[in-house]
Amino acid sequence: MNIVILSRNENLYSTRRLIEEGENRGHDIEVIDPLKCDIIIEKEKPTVYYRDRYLDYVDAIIPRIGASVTFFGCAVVRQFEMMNVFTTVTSDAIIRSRDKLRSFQRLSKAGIGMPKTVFTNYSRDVEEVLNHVGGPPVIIKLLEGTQGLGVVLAESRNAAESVLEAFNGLQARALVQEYIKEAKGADLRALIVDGQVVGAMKRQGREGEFRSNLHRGGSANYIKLSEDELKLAIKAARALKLPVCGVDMLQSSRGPLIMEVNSTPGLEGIEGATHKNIARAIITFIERNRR
Ligand SMILES: Nc1ncnc2c1ncn2[C@@H]1O[C@H](COP(=O)(O)OP(=O)(O)OP(=O)(O)O)[C@@H](O)[C@H]1O
Ligand SMILES: [Mg+2]
Ligand SMILES: [Mg+2]
Repeated sequence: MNIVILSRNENLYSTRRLIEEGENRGHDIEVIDPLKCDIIIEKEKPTVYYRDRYLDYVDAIIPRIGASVTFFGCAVVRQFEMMNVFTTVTSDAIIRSRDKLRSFQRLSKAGIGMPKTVFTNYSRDVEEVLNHVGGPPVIIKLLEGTQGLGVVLAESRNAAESVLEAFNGLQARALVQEYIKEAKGADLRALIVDGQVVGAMKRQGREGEFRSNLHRGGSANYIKLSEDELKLAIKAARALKLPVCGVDMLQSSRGPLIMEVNSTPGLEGIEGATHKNIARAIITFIERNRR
């Protein structure tokens, strides 16, 4: 099969692993920077032009679209969809998952447990907003943050008010969320491939840090998920129509809660913590669907 990895950087661990496992299984793997593609649209002949050729021979794509290039990257993914090329995640699902508000709205409709969340345009009393999520401390997060940047723990009403004011002044939209203290700065990441959990890890934030992100200095360890955690992760991936994704959960006193679902999960942390071959699972998922 001709498999294209849509990625801006072929030296990233995740990209390198997908190349390696794809080639091990006898496929031709190409890494293509979506920003260097031209999308050519005309009646019944959608195509993608890259450097000096048309990408009309591609059987499947693996989008690894960074948050900063969502718009153009997803336009390229959509174009491949128009060409009937199999994709591990659809452009619609990527766009939906990038917006935390949109994702939470869908997840709540699907009956999935989550920290209670409020979205406001700040025209109302902050006191009232905070009361909706049980009062301070609260988490305030930007709708499109990543790597833990743009996530703030506001310990008091005053702190929450100033953070909301600051975000508002920058015209940045944010969610106010119940702080799950019992999680103790840790979260669970379940890696989903083909709708099933293929590996899981527990990430613990460094001392004094409420964010467990590895980019913020957190550490990761293998964990065996409980039955409830497994079910919740699978259900969340299904609700967001993401057959390949990373589902993040918080362990709360009322059971596991979904924190977010990432459509371009990194493979380094999870393969390191679980010693599982996740890249190969993604390749064989493509093989099963392309046939
Ligand atoms: N409601 C909450 N209660 C407790 N801790 C939280 C809550 N929300 C987020 N956190 C902590 O903050 C971290 C960052 O939050 P979140 O994952 O929402 O942000 P992100 O910027 O999207 O990160 P990512 O790089 O994983 O996409 C989480 O990993 C978790 O440890
Ligand atoms: Mg995120
Ligand atoms: Mg996260």
